[in-house]
Amino acid sequence: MSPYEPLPISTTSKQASSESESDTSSSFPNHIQSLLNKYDVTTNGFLPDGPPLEVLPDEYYAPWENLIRRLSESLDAGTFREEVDRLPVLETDGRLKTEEEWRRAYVVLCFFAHGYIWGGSMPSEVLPPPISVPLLSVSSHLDLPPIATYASLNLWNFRCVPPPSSTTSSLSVASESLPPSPPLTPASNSPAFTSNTQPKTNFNPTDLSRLQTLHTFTGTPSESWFYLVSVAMEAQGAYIIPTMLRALQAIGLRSSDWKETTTKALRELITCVEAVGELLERMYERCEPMVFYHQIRPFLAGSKGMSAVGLPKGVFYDLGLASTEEEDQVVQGQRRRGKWMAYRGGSNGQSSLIQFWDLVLGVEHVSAGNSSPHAHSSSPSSTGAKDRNEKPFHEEVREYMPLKHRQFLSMVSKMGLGKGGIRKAVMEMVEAAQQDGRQLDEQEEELQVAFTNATRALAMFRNKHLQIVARFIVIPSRQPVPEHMKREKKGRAGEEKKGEDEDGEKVEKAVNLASVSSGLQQRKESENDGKDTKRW
Ligand code: HEM
Repeated sequence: MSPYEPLPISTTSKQASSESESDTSSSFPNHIQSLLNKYDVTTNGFLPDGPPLEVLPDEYYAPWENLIRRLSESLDAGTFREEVDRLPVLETDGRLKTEEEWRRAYVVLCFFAHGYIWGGSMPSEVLPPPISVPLLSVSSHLDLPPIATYASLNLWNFRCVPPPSSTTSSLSVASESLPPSPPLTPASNSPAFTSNTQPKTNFNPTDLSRLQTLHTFTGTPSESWFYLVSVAMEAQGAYIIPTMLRALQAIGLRSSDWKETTTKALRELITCVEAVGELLERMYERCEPMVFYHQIRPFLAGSKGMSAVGLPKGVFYDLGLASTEEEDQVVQGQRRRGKWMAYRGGSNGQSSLIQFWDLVLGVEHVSAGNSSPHAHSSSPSSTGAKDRNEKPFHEEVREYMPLKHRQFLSMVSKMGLGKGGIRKAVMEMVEAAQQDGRQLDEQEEELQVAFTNATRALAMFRNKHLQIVARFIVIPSRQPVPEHMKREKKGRAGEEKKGEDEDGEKVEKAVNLASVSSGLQQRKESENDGKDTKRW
């Protein structure tokens, strides 16, 4: 089924009532479950349903696995580029067997790519064949851009260690040194999923104390924590997905209990957003702002809009010496095959969960993205040039999400009454009452209040995020670089090349986008009477 294939929402009332009858059980309707399966939405939401592969099983990939294991050491020693240059150009087609293996290859190669581009005193504008050739193949297979994404850094880059009681003594020590686990949350208790694939034993990614990253650039606890907080957030948000789909479906079907179902779902959503927000705030526990700003963030940078640091055309994905006249380009004095490409860097803004919430509630990011004078984004392109028809931020970053998740969001945006999510249904309900010249009845009022509260919960979540942006980007950007973080000879590219103006502009852009996205503007207006649903 294509993502655009209509869902069974525009059914007849007969179908609708039989649907609502089947909803009386505590499990989700089969077709909601099959949709989740179809779009790779697991018991852990947009995370895989089991642990990501840690090593490619085929010995053939030992050169990659040996290097990725020593990534931060090699970057620190300033030898990473030489080591990559000595790697063989490994095949992917016919060698990588399962989707897990393709994903593992993508994770490894994205770390290699950013390590190579940014792991030197100057950025490298060329990605050599040992990275480019397999990376282009793997990203084409997965339909992801050949650059670090939320998928490579977060979704597929973690392991879950057993709980302390079942660990060996060394693991126990590691766990004990971690902060206490959050209380059990609905995600881990919910009977919501009836997936064919049961959660793997000991696999509970909501528990931050049991999560570890597979790879980091810097080897710092701050970098691990930065990725793992998102992993836990994604897992924590998982249980709400089928609940909200059911509400949208009830709306689309005009089922007799749609108001009640939607009210209940919204109340659960509020609890979920708050729980995920609590995890977000745990970022402060183990991620140090100065380490984030000066050591981690430079490695996450993309290749788009990077003229000031020496990447005016983005990065050249070098496929080897040119064999024919037509295919070649002169790069660094040699005729090479390949392509210049420019992409955004890795960002949690690529999270499908947060966009799912937006779509369900019908939150519109009216002025984010390209109407903003600070936005520099465009869709993934093969040049570093700015595109006049730039997409809004939230639309653009979807292209950096795994294909099925992208398709899932597209499908969700068509559920309910179509674009506008629950907001549209609530607005229509209010308008219908007005046209009838009557007050909302008790059930309708409950729905309206639940909706307003849910949008507030989401605005508060974004407010927390905005505070994080201030603490981790705005404040460090205005403070002197600590002596021990100043770049040594091997250094990291990018940081010192930026003029102050450019850095200021980037910060302003980030804050602007975050502010706009936070929905604060809308909230201010909607708080006029506390019941204005129009802005949402
Ligand atoms: C140190 C922690 C963090 C910092 C400094 C930070 C910074 C930023 C910045 C600068 C943006 C603007 C767009 C961009 O550059 O991509 C952004 C957007 C975004 N970030 Fe974060 N972020 C952090 C953690 C997180 C976490 C853990 C999540 C959870 C998934 C998250 C979710 C988002 C989302 C969804 C957006 C898109 C805008 C929106 O929809 O509100 N961020 N972040």
